[in-house]
Amino acid sequence: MTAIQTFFLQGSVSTLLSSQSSVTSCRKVSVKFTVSCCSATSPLAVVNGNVEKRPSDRTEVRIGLPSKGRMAADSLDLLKDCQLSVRQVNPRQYVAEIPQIPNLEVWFQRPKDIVRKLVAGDLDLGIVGLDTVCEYGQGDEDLIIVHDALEYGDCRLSLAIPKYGIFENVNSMKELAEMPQWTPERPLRVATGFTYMGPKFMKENGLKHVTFSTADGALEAAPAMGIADAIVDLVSSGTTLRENNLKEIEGGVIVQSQAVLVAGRKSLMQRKGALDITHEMLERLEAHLRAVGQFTVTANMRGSSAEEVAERILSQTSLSGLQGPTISPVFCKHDGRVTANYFAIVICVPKKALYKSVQQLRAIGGSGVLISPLTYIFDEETPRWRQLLSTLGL
Ligand SMILES: Nc1ncnc2c1ncn2[C@@H]1O[C@H](COP(=O)(O)OP(=O)(O)OP(=O)(O)O)[C@@H](O)[C@H]1O
Ligand SMILES: O=P(O)(O)OC[C@H]1O[C@H](OP(=O)(O)OP(=O)(O)O)[C@H](O)[C@@H]1O
Ligand SMILES: [Mg+2]
Repeated sequence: MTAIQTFFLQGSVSTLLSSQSSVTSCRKVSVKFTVSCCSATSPLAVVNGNVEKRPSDRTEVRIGLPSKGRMAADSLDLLKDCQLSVRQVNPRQYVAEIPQIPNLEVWFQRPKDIVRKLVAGDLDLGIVGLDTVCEYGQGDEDLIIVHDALEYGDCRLSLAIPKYGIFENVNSMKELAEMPQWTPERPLRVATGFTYMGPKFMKENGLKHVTFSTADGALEAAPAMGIADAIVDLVSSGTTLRENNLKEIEGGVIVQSQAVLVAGRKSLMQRKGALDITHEMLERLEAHLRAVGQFTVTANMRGSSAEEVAERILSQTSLSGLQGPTISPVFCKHDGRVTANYFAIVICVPKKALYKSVQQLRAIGGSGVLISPLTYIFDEETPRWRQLLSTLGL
């Protein structure tokens, strides 16, 4: 059963403390619950993870990977593509290893617990959706996004309202905020699983009379059931919203999300080996993800010299490659003489521009065009690594 629990009382959004996050401009917002729940100030507070928020004495570095949900398999696949296969002795075990990185422990956890444990210092690194970092990290300055675009889990956290009834002509957050219907007696009722980001967003958008309720799934049904006026939930293709007669509105996207590699600042600064492991993972991820979008193209081209062939290639916009073409002479024996009338060229082209590149190659005399996938592109140093060092003040 999915019980909708009212947790947020009308007008009780209060800003407790602000902290500029390295991730988004999340600010801490207190959430008042009418159902029993842990609270940081309660003497009986239930905490998830390391109570004292200090690095423990362990010598292993730990990374958290999603144990369930759609991110779980994709995260393992990505690591495998980076030659970092996770070896799990037993699928019921929560701990595993990556043989290529001996001092790294892999812990399978629910995405929200990965973020909580990073904050608590029980994990050092994690892979989760940015939405989960924002929701459960709550603007914690110690959470650092090491890689912000792992290229799966694309979705957005959005506010959606019905297409019908009083919302028919409401198409922006401004119009929603200006609706005369919302009063202290009859506030806008929002259903969401995002009990931190939802209230924060509504407050930032000037919506004063709002109440929130929460549920574990199928939020899109709440408006039709008469339980809520609007929802704040993840949207990817938009199919679920459409099927439920709901629409997104201008200004209603709260976070654009995809899978990210996130780390705890204290871990990176204080735990032996954590920064080196992060560097290696970042390099492998960058090298793989850069390569995924590219093909290697080789072709033969008739010409009088390598320079003359290069001039022809560089005159075409889709053929410049990563750093320009590699050109090598193809030697043939003619009438007892060794000559080079043909040149082999090698370039990298973005997958999107592949056909255009082939057309341009042919147009300048290219033949025998071979296309192969690229596995890795290692650059001199990744910009994300420099960015990380600067975020850490190193
Ligand atoms: N429809 C979607 N398409 C793409 N990515 C999504 C979608 N829904 C969620 N995500 C991303 O995947 C992450 C995990 O979502 P998912 O629903 O698979 O797992 P979960 O939230 O752990 O499971 P559950 O919804 O059963 O509690 C989300 O935090 C978000 O970043
Ligand atoms: O825009 P769409 O492509 O339709 O995807 C959006 C849906 O995906 C997620 O649900 P999920 O599939 O995780 O089910 P859940 O509600 O059980 O979490 C999310 O909560 C939306 O309901
Ligand atoms: Mg889900």
